[in-house]
Amino acid sequence: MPETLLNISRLQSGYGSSQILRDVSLGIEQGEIVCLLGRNGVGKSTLLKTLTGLIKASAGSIQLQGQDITRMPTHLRARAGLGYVPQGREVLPQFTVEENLLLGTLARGSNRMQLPDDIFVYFPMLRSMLRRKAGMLSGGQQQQLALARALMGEPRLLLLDEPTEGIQPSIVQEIGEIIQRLNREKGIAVLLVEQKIPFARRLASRFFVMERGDIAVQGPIEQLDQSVIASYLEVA
Ligand SMILES: Nc1ncnc2c1ncn2[C@@H]1O[C@H](COP(=O)(O)OP(=O)(O)OP(=O)(O)O)[C@@H](O)[C@H]1O
Repeated sequence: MPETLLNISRLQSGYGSSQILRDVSLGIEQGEIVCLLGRNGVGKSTLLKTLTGLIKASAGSIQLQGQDITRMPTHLRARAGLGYVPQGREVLPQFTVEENLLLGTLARGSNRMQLPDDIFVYFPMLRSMLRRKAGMLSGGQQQQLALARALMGEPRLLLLDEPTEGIQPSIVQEIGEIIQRLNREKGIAVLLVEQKIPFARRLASRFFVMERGDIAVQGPIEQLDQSVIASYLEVA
């Protein structure tokens, strides 16, 4: 039996008086890739932000590797094993690639700011770009940088918010392969928020669909069929 990595129970959160997550429960096992789908505005990004602590949960609980992190500050959640790549990547454009990566090491809470060698095994193109300003990189390169930066914290679970958004198809393929390798070779689990259904299908073994603040349907990826897509994902 795989061990549960993340357990979300009856989670609620929102912005001020506007409640977005109404009742979210889901579990992720060690080392699996799951995708979170849903139409625009149903609360997918809000869920990831609530998991990282950027938004406070108003009710419910989040357990990571058996530890209750519901009220933990963001930096301690990172240290507990959560890595996060926000929508739009959010690399620091005026900082170099190397500086962006080194900032990621802060998540580990160690004073040794040093890049691990194996980062270039997964992201070889970053090696020749270390001194370049992150803002000069293409969208696909920035996405790789954001992924690499999240890995600096040595996460057990990566939260990826639409990593393929605005990226050309050949690079989407490459990013998919990197995520798969990180999963296979390092055992990192992934919660992938995605609009591109073929991409989600290729990577994930299970899916969750959100609708108006809770999980409407879930199952093994084989069950993500046309009727689920028509009912919950296509724009009516
Ligand atoms: N900072 C904010 N303040 C107030 N409301 C917000 C804020 N951010 C998002 N919302 C609202 O919360 C709801 C859920 O947004 P969220 O970004 O979580 O959706 P999503 O499912 O990730 O959608 P998308 O696919 O468009 O990113 C939306 O109605 C949105 O307008």
